[in-house]
Amino acid sequence: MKYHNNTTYRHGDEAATGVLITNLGTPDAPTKQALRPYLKQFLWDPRVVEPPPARWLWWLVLNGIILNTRPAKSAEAYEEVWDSEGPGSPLLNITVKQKEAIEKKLAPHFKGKVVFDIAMRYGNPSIESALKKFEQLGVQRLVVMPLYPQYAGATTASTFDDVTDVLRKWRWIPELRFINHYHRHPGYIKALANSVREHQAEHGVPDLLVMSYHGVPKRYLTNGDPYHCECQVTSRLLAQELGLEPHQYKVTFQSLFGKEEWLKPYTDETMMSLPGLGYKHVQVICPGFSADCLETIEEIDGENREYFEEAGGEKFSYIKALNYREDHTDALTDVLLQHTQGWYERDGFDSEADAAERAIVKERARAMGCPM
Ligand SMILES: C=CC1=C(C)c2cc3[nH]c(cc4nc(cc5[nH]c(cc1n2)c(C)c5CCC(=O)O)C(CCC(=O)O)=C4C)c(C)c3C=C
Ligand SMILES: [Fe+2]
Ligand SMILES: [Fe+2]
Repeated sequence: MKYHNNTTYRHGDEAATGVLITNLGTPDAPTKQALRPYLKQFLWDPRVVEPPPARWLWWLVLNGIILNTRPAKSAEAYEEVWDSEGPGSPLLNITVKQKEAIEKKLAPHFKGKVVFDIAMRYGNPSIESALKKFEQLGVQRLVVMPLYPQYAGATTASTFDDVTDVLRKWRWIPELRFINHYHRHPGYIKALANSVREHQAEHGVPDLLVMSYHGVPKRYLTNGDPYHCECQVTSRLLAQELGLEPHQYKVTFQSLFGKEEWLKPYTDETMMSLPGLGYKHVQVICPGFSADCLETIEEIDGENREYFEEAGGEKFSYIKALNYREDHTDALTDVLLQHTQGWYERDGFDSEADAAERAIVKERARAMGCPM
């Protein structure tokens, strides 16, 4: 392999810290044409679809069936949630705002140079393009924060794969810190609880609070993925913070894909059954989604609302994702502060003595005939 040279580096450059905030990704437009490459990249990721029994079989199903039917259906759903502002994808628009808020709060803690960017695991802006920019800005310390509160191989580890696939081709890799999860961070739990209280001040207290998380195949849990457990932990802490008894809330899993069994209970089946069990007023919160997106706006507030109402439910409301709420970006900033310890307040770091050292290094490199 030919390692990638850093052509913008100059001996004696000040080292920068890079903060990369990522999320899942989104198509470039709500069209069949844009959905196809996005879904292809997403569903061909072996972290997302761990195919039984063979990868070539999944290739045939994906390219022969799914990519010929799903893009049109998904495009219709995206069309419903697409914003008129910014790039249009709610997930991307919100991620940009989250980054701006975090940058404002975190940057003042750093004595040296610190740069911020966002990237999406699938589609654009890609992780590779963000890392390239960071390289040109002299990033030698990198913290990656996927905005998934709960760790899952399909999301968190997939992001790790992409980041390290890019970095492993670099000659000079940055010092890397990777945030695996923050599912029990007190600030995150408090922000969730605040959002519930504020919602209930306006919409009343329901018979049941449903906490719906994106599902994964049950097989991933039995193979050792901690996602299910972390969803349970977040839910229990949120219930505790709100003072809820076990009969006042329920944890469910949404967004099934494919034919095998996924984590249960399913959100849609739950919604269809609740009115018959006497729950006429429900509220749904999706603590695993740090930003509102197709899966919350269309699937929960749209589809699942319908299931509940058609089954005889009387009052349904969706409690928005934490998005760029102040208490949320405070919590995320705190998570980043914990993970960048030693990087922002180091004595003598990037100081005058350090600058003098760098000048000497530069002179020695020049003497060796290095043009950089
Ligand atoms: C928050 C955690 C998520 C997990 C865990 C997750 C697992 C997972 N997802 C799919 C398949 C699809 N997911 C899709 C959309 C989507 N998924 C997440 C988050 C998680 N997925 C988000 C935030 C979004 C929305 C993106 C947006 O632009 O708004 C889609 C695409 C939409 C569609 O066609 O329905 C698919 C497909 C699998 C198979 C999986 C675990 C194995
Ligand atoms: Fe998903
Ligand atoms: Fe969905």
